[in-house]
Amino acid sequence: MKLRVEDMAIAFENKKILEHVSLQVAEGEFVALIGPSGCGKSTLLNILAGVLQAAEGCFYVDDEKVEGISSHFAYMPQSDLLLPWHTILENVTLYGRLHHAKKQAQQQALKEFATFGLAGYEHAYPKELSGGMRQRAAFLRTALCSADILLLDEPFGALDVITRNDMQDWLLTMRKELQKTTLLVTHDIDEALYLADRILILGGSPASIVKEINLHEVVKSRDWLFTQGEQRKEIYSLLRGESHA
Ligand SMILES: Nc1ncnc2c1ncn2[C@@H]1O[C@H](COP(=O)(O)OP(=O)(O)OP(=O)(O)O)[C@@H](O)[C@H]1O
Repeated sequence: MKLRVEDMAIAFENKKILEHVSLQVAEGEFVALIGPSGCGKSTLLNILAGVLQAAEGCFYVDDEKVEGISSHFAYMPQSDLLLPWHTILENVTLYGRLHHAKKQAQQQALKEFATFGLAGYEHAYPKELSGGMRQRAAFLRTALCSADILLLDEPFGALDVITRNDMQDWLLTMRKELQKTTLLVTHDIDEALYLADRILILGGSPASIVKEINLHEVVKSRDWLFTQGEQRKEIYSLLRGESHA
């Protein structure tokens, strides 16, 4: 297994948020984590990224225990965290530049600017871009990072529905090229169904994984998504805490 989380728990101010959270993600697998607002999805990503420490449990990458910040993870938190004093090109190539591969990082990034709707903004500064464009730039920076596991927290949250769908389509086609193991946090049931090989539903209080939906064999398309009424209904009722079927 690429990533294995075992029996993780965390509390804030004596209130348990996550308890008995165990999950596994295989090499190259795309897993969506969905759950009601405030249940602890970002907290789980923060623990994996080394920003927070779990009170109980541990996690492993390639069967090696990970503690603190590790180079295995590229994390895209909800806030875009672009550096305001750097241009967009400098921001998206930040990791490449840190690893002294500036030229290669720039060539790779420039190829993707049009796909990300950022062409012409290579030398602009973050404050000159819309919120959606900044989010796309932050996503490009994460995707270009050499880490082997992407942690994406609502990467398309601030985008309008058309741009969001375009980015989802792009991500679906890019998955093979990216070759990254991915854990995506989303509120959007359709986004989870469309993008993920597997959906994990986080629920209860304190929260744990209450359901897993396997979509490995499915050939995804927007038409397929439109036919997923029953699946969508089941996930929706789980998110409302109506059943743990
Ligand atoms: N550093 C912190 N100190 C205290 N409480 C925190 C901290 N971080 C998160 N919390 C609380 O823990 C709970 C889970 O927060 P978290 O952001 O992980 O939820 P979430 O499922 O990602 O929510 P959303 O879907 O709204 O982004 C919330 O009640 C939040 O207020």
